Amino acid sequence: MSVVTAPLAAPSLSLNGVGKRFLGRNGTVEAIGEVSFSVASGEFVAVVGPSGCGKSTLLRMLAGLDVPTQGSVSVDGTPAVSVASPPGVAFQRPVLLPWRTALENVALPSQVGPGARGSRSVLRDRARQLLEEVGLDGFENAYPHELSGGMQQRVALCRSLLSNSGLSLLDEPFAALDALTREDLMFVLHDLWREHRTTTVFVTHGIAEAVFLASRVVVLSGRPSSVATVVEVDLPEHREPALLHDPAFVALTTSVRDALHRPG
Ligand SMILES: Nc1ncnc2c1ncn2[C@@H]1O[C@H](COP(=O)(O)OP(=O)(O)OP(=O)(O)O)[C@@H](O)[C@H]1O
Repeated sequence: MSVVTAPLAAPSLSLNGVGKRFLGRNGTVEAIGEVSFSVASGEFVAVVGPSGCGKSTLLRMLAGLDVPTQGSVSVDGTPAVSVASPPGVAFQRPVLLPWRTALENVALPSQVGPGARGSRSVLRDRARQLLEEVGLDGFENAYPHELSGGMQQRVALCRSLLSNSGLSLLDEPFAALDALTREDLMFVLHDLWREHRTTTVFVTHGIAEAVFLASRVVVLSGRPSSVATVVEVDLPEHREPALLHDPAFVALTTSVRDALHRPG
């Protein structure tokens, strides 16, 4: 009998002198000038930057879906394009299969493709457990159209955790949600990260969200982007909602905001 393999150890990430140019119909777009930073195993790093500075492109390169025109992107020392185990990903829109239930949507990517790992029943048990962790017990058999936008995004977050790669790449997963649901899911994501300790790169336009969730916030400059600054989030690892009003938290959000608005 095949059994589900334990999740892989959370990998470390490294971007060294990464640049990216696109050849479009209107000429060359230099999206990323030169970006270097690393993410430790199990760390949660947020990336913020002006629109069009290449944040999604960086995530695509970390996922091995695109390659840099200069520099290197590696996962545990291996070029990201050569990594066998696909990362967990979540995007602005939850992208669920409408003909599959919440449970099937969470479990499916782990049952097919190069990341397929373990028996169907064990994967479904794990999917069920994750849905419970995000407060969706009782909705396992609901179809996406029967769930609110926030509930669908919870399903997408669970699915990204079941990839077993130990790596979560999240591209503005809360962007399409209302402010209250967004804040609620921020707490959910923090709890999930504390429980599972996946190495996480979280792209967002939300400064408070970035500071609340991350141990470091990488601030990118405008296109062609480089790292404007890295804000170390020197706050207790366990973040509680009350932290949002803490002067130390507010000071950190000001540092990120100032770096974003600094010219150059
Ligand atoms: N496949 C592509 N072909 C041509 N240009 C592209 C391609 N993908 C991205 N770009 C360009 O690269 C730049 C960076 O795009 P990207 O989507 O990575 O930015 P972003 O920081 O995620 O933006 P936003 O915050 O608005 O989502 C943009 O100027 C975009 O037009």
